[in-house]
Amino acid sequence: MTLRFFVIIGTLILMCFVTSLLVGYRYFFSLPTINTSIEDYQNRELLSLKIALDKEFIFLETLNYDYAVWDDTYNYMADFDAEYVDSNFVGDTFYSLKIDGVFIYDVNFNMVYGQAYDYMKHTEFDAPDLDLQVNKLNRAIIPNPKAANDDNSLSHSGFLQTAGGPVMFASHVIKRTDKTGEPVGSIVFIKKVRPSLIKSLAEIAQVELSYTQIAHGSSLNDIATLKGSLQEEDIATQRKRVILDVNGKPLLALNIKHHHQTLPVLFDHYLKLILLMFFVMSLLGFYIVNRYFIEPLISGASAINSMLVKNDLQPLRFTNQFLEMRVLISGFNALIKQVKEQNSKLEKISKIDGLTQIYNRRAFDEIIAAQWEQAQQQQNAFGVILLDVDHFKNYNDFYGHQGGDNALQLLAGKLQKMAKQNTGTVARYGGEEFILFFKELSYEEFVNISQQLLLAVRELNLPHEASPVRKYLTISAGCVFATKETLSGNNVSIQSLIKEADIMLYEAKNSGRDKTSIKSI
Ligand SMILES: Nc1nc2c(ncn2[C@@H]2O[C@H](COP(=O)(O)OP(=O)(O)OP(=O)(O)O)[C@@H](O)[C@H]2O)c(=O)[nH]1
Repeated sequence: MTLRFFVIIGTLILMCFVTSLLVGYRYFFSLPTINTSIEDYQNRELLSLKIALDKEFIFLETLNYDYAVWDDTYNYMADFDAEYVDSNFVGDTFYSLKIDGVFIYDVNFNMVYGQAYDYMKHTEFDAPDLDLQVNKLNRAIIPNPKAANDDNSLSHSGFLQTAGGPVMFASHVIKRTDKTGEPVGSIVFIKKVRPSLIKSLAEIAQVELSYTQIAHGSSLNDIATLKGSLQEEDIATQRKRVILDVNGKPLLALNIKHHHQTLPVLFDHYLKLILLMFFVMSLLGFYIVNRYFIEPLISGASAINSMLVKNDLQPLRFTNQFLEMRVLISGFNALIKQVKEQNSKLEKISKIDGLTQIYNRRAFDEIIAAQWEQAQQQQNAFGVILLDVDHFKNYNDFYGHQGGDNALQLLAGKLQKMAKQNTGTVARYGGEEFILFFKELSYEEFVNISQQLLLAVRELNLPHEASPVRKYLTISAGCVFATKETLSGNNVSIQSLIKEADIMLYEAKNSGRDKTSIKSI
């Protein structure tokens, strides 16, 4: 798994986690709390509406009661004295009481007096629905005087559908002021349901309210009747309530617009804003991590990888703002420097002969192979000299191994100097054998070099008492010169050239030592 992939997955997991946390909090805690408070508020609105309507009825009932429990009204039922109605139910009476009609019935539902008067318009109107002999169903508007035993059953109120529109009514059994006497009938007050009534209800309940009359005979079972609370229903911006008439038939449909005209949703503006901010922050966070941590690490890793592929250790070149990253980079670069130094030491050790401090056999093989190839390509002449110290076993035996080592060191130093002077290369070929090669030279120059080598060793004048050849250290050398033509012919190898040099060395040894044997091929 890459670091970037890990960070992307981590960021996505974090985003999902925080989103679920916020949405979960909203769904399980915040939203139910808000919904409950709105539900409470809407319950209170419905309760206020109900109380306001009940108050209207209480007012009507109180007025009605005053007239029902009055000796004058009671006496009227006995003598039907017209003066009673002429003096008590004039236009001003309706206007001051704010009622739209008075109806008096005997115990047999015969209307003994009836007056429908629109107190707002100051006009009389017909109210045939109040004729209880014709509209027997409407008899429900008055209490049954015969069954009236307690105060509650002596009065009645509610709504009634009439040809002129819905009305509120209040009725009461007629009694004397001291509440004595046989039941003689009932008195009914009506009041029209007007827009002004609905407006005053709306003001008290602090809702917007409108109403529609329901056609006679329509049934609206799916609409709840007006009560003081929600009825197993959800909160809403508006709802309907139906008002029933005295016979339980739907009369009015109230359209209630609640105070809360927007309901809380799961993803409201705040939640969306918070989530958006969080997503932006997460992306920003990812950008920063990617830009300042992941990208430097990736470029560092790819630089290291490329070094490994090319086998070329180099210090990291990029910089970083953060201290830890800078410490890491500078630490790596210091390590690379150390490794390079050690590598170069190791390379030197692996190529240099420990005793003589000139190239060893392994290094020489590499160098001569490369130089040979170059000489072949450039068609240069190439000369190889293989030399061996004469009777070195005797030297060791005479001067000791340490003395032998010293002699080999001095000899190597001399050979090194000679090689450098003639732009050649020298190496310890093994034991007391050395090898040299030269290129871009003539045969004559090569012969000259081989002779100078012999002389130079003699001039070292290292005593060799045990040598049967001379009293000083001498060498024998096998020299082979490959001409340009030979190299361009491409039919001779460096191995064969060295082998030829070895044969020449053998020849020099056999012909008395302290000699060079030269051959040109
Ligand atoms: N002191 C010392 N001696 C070495 C070293 N390497 C090889 N020798 C000795 O060199 C000697 C080579 O002996 P031989 O191969 O018999 O040859 P030689 O005695 O030189 O006789 P010719 O080559 O025939 O003249 C051996 O005694 C080796 O021990 C070295 O590093 N130091």
